Amino acid sequence: MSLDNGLYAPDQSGRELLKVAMPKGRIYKVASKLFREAGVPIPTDFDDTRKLIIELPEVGMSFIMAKPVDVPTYVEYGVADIGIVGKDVLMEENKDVYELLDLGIAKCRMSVIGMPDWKPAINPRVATKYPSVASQYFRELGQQVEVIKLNGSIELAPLIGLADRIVDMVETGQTLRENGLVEMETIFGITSRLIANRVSYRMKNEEIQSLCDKLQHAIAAKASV
Ligand SMILES: Nc1ncnc2c1ncn2[C@@H]1O[C@H](COP(=O)(O)OP(=O)(O)OP(=O)(O)O)[C@@H](O)[C@H]1O
Ligand SMILES: O=P(O)(O)OC[C@H]1O[C@H](OP(=O)(O)OP(=O)(O)O)[C@H](O)[C@@H]1O
Repeated sequence: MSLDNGLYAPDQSGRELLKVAMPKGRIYKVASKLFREAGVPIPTDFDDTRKLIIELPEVGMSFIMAKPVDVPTYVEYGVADIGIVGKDVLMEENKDVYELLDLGIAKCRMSVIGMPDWKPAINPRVATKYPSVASQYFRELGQQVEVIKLNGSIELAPLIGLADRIVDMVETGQTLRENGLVEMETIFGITSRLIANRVSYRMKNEEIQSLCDKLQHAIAAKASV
């Protein structure tokens, strides 16, 4: 397949650009800041662009602006060498990729949530954007539940009687408070991770390792403030 879009163009020294799958939305805001702190100058005018492929030959990288949930797929198939993705998506998608680095950004947690007066139901139903994570969690507890996949506004489900509990992300807790819901259990903590395609990790090891080192320094510098 021949694609003349700059993704496969070489940098000044003739090397192919490192292809980075960058999630749009929430994570982009904090990830682009971290990259800048790590010495990868993503121009601020990219923050509002509708462009889907952004080349930065001066730093040897091109960015694929992706829907967050698609990042592991791009990386598994090697159309992106590396990517940034929340641990939530990584757990749900379960793709064959290397997890290289915890970037420590976009922190939140995956939790079981319900009404304050929740009681075990005969046929319990759990609504979530993360059916695989939720099914595994309840299976390991030995609890039989029906998992209902939704795509957003998950907190509605217990309010309108679709499900008696939900599995969803909690960050500040504001959505729960405003809807009279309570966090019943935390399943795992979430931060964004740097992931790599298995072949790219071998073939472009020097570039990937160099980026990891820079990011690690930026993360450590933040932690020491
Ligand atoms: N409060 C939060 N709610 C949801 N995700 C959060 C939160 N804080 C951090 N995150 C991280 O951000 C990612 C979601 O980002 P974002 O909301 O931009 O994507 P999205 O859910 O695909 O958005 P949408 O479907 O609304 O376009 C999650 O995968 C998670 O890792
Ligand atoms: O604890 P908080 O700070 O309130 O954040 C948690 C909320 O944020 C996310 O929703 P999002 O804004 O992504 O909208 P969505 O319902 O469309 O998924 C998540 O699904 C929770 O609803």
